[in-house]
Amino acid sequence: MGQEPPESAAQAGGIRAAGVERRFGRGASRVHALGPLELEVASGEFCCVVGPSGCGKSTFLRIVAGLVKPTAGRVEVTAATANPAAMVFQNYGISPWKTVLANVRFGLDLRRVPRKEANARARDWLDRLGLADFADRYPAALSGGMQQRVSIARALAVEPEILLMDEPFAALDAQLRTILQDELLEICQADKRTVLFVTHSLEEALVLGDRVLVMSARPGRLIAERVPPFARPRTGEVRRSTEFAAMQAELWELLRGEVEQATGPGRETDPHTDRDPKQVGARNQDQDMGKEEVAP
Ligand SMILES: Nc1ncnc2c1ncn2[C@@H]1O[C@H](COP(=O)(O)OP(=O)(O)OP(=O)(O)O)[C@@H](O)[C@H]1O
Repeated sequence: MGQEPPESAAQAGGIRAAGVERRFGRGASRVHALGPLELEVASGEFCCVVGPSGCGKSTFLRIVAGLVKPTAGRVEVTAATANPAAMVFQNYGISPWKTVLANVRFGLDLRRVPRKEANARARDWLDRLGLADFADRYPAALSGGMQQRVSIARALAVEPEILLMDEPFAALDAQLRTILQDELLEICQADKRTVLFVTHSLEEALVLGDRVLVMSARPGRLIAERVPPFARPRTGEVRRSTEFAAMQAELWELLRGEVEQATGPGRETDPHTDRDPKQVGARNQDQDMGKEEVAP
């Protein structure tokens, strides 16, 4: 009846970025945010991206999601389904006026999945994320960790071939963060799914990733990659291994210079523009904002 068939996570999409660059603004306030960047993420791979603040990680993720256009280069997503990607944001991105169930069902409603099936799928994901008893509550009644679980359930309910996660646990305290990392590990190892995961946490990247990509200071380019030597399926126990600590230290050595370049006292330009911070004052948040950003 004109409805799309339910999408399946039986396959996972792939991502290929070639010569991707992004600049924002015009004239003196033009910012070269990203690239050129080359990257291939294989079907079913969990790829983590780390890099200093402002190096273009979120911009890259948003380009892959189709929310931002690259200034140069292209991103190809190979997928079997029509809407292969779903995104999870740091600030949860859920609607306060909708119940938890309606939030999780959101993507299914957009895809016109029949209500009965959509409710069943949403409840199934709520159950898997320990939120079964909260289906009829509103987000304001939930803790930050629970709200982020709702956001993850909402993304997973559409069974995306590709999951794009932008620092999803950054707003949570350390203990909760560890718990959600372990939950995500379990979920992603149970289903075949490609994940591109942006984080500031090297620990998070090493626990979760098949591959950890290191970006340079802005304009962000890939400067290194490491493959955590932990077999799948793995658990959070890998945090205790000596290899873990060694690779974390190695990655930090790779990153340290880039972080210092982005934020250190030697930096003579505003990390968000190419101008001298003494002359520009605070960043203009509206700069070029929204001009090319179109919701899918
Ligand atoms: N819409 C926009 N308009 C103008 N500048 C932007 C816009 N979006 C991002 N930028 C700039 O592009 C650069 C990269 O931003 P981005 O948010 O992608 O970095 P990031 O690596 O994700 O940073 P963080 O780790 O701090 O979240 C920054 O200098 C930022 O100020």
